[in-house]
Amino acid sequence: MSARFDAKNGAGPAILAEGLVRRFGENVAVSGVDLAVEPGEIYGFLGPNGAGKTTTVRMLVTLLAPTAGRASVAGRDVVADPGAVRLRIGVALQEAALDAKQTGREILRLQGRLYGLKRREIDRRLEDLGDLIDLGDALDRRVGGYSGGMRRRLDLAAALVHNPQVLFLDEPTTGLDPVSRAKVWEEVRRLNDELGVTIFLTTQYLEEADRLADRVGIISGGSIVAEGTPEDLKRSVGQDLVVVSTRANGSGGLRNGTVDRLRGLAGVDRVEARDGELTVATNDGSRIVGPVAAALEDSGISVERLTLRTPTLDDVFLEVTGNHMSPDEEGER
Ligand SMILES: Nc1ncnc2c1ncn2[C@@H]1O[C@H](COP(=O)(O)OP(=O)(O)OP(=O)(O)O)[C@@H](O)[C@H]1O
Repeated sequence: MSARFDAKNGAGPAILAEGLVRRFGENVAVSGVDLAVEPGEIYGFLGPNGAGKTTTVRMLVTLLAPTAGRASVAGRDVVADPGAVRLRIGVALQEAALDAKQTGREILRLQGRLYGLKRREIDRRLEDLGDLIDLGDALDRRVGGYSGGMRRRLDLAAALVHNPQVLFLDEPTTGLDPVSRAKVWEEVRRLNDELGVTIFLTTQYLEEADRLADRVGIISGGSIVAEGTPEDLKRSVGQDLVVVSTRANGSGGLRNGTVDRLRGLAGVDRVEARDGELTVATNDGSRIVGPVAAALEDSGISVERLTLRTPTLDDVFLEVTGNHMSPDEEGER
């Protein structure tokens, strides 16, 4: 047992997981996750579909028993003391189960009563959350007629009615239009800044993790493969990247000494070749672009596109897993 696990209530991390594992039959969905989220942090859990994000969250919010390992949230063990954990957390999962026949206000009041709040306290809280809910008159209409964005905002408000210490958001902006997405981001930041709520947020959007999270854990195949502040993670890949798409067929077509030649150029830190794409990491991109282009021409490599950019979290993902996070992310930003 770790010393951190014995931390008294209120001290220690807001979320702590040690060797958390969840199997479904033969399938290992989560294979040994360790993490510590400090009070007041926004922690971004970033990974592609099927990486194990939802399964991890379901264990942390006491909806699913771990196969092995342990976790505590707000100082309470999720297996030994699930009731105490539930009182202290708010949860907005991907599939919000909202009763279509109820109005938004009825749903929020019911939620408040489930947590033992008095009607007056609930109404005051709804007023505080007014900016977030931003539903206007629709708050008194049945949720059956709500748009996806409206449902998501209502669900977020429902997770906050009882003023939780730790808020879990599972892919809070998946499927939202850009305006609704920006609104959710703004609200998450405000909750964190003004109310000090610790936020654990899963996402498959690089930009979301980059812009919102104080710290990011990248999950792939059930385990965390990289963790740090977005800045540190990106800097670990390099200051600047020169990315070259070539007509060479597969990385085999790029061997012929090309990679070695690029590695030999002054100012080049690292060169990777994958599927006809070359990535050159350097501290001074503008100085290196010309020599890279010249070296490729000398090697008889036909260049389709050459881009100079700063690293993204997808470059971090590519570096640690060998794959892009999603094909759509290639070339994003
Ligand atoms: N109830 C279940 N029974 C069997 N396998 C499951 C179950 N829930 C999840 N899995 C499997 O566990 C793995 C991780 O799934 P999980 O939903 O945690 O990933 P995720 O990162 O949240 O992905 P998504 O973004 O699609 O929600 C997947 O291979 C998934 O098929």
